[in-house]
Amino acid sequence: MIIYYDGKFLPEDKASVSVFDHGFLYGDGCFEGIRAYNGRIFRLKEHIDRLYDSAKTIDIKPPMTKEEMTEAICEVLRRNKLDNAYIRPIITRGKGDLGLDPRKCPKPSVIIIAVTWGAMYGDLYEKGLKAVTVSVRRNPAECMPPNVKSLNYLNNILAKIEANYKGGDEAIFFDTNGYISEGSGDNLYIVKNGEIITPPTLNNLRGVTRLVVLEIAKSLGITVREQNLGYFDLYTADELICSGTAAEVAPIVWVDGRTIGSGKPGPVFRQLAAAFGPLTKKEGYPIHG
Ligand SMILES: Cc1ncc(COP(=O)(O)O)c(CNc2cccc(C(=O)O)c2)c1O
Repeated sequence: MIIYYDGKFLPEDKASVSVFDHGFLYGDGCFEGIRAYNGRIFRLKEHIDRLYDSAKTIDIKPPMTKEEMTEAICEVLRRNKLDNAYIRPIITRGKGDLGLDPRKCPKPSVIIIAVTWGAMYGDLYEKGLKAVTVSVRRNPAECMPPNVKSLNYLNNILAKIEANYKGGDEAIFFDTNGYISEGSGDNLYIVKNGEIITPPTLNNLRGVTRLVVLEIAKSLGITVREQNLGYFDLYTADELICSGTAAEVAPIVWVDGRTIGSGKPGPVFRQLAAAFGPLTKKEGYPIHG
């Protein structure tokens, strides 16, 4: 596997990050998760825009322009001969001493990884996922904005650990106000009486896939509303759906012992999934120009 690291394309066994990199030492950095399908990178601009917004929020000045980042991502895919891939661009604060002061890091680092990654949830797209609500709350915007896709994923990992022990395929976060936030790695939607209702985006990551889901819903004539949601809405939903670049669009049919709707992937999920697949095949930034 060829990795991009600070301007060089290195074999993975040579692509070593310094132990003094603040991305490693403190989680001081940000990243993206992007998919390429059939030689095209899906919603690349949106992902790069969010990566640079995340960097700006934590006061990292990326050492390359968005155009250079775009080309570096394409070159990693070309050198790995990948037309279908999961791509992980990372910007860290860079090397410094052991103090956490960002001023100790003269230059941010950029790493770009690309791997093949198939359907994240395997046969669960047919069977439906089991989700559990977790006790840990999503980090609130006034502490660490969850809109920043930072290298600080311990909040998400704590949720995932709790879900693992509770036998859930995915965790459902609440925020500190008791409203539904999102999954550990995806955005959430309930379907009720034919409408899609999804949390507002102050207390979760503004998913690129979430925007695609809302676009598709609109094109299908399905009403979409943003609304704060709680346990009652979760358990009484006709359908529960989650979305993310890794997860794509997935149905949740069981939460905390409650069967959701019919207990099988519902009609709105099927309509969204049926439209999502073809969309990823026909649009996107061409890897080969
Ligand atoms: C917390 C969170 N919320 C929503 C999403 C979906 O965002 P996009 O639609 O832009 O991809 C994500 C992204 N999902 C994500 C990121 C990193 C790892 C994993 C994993 O499951 O291993 C998942 C995420 O990490």
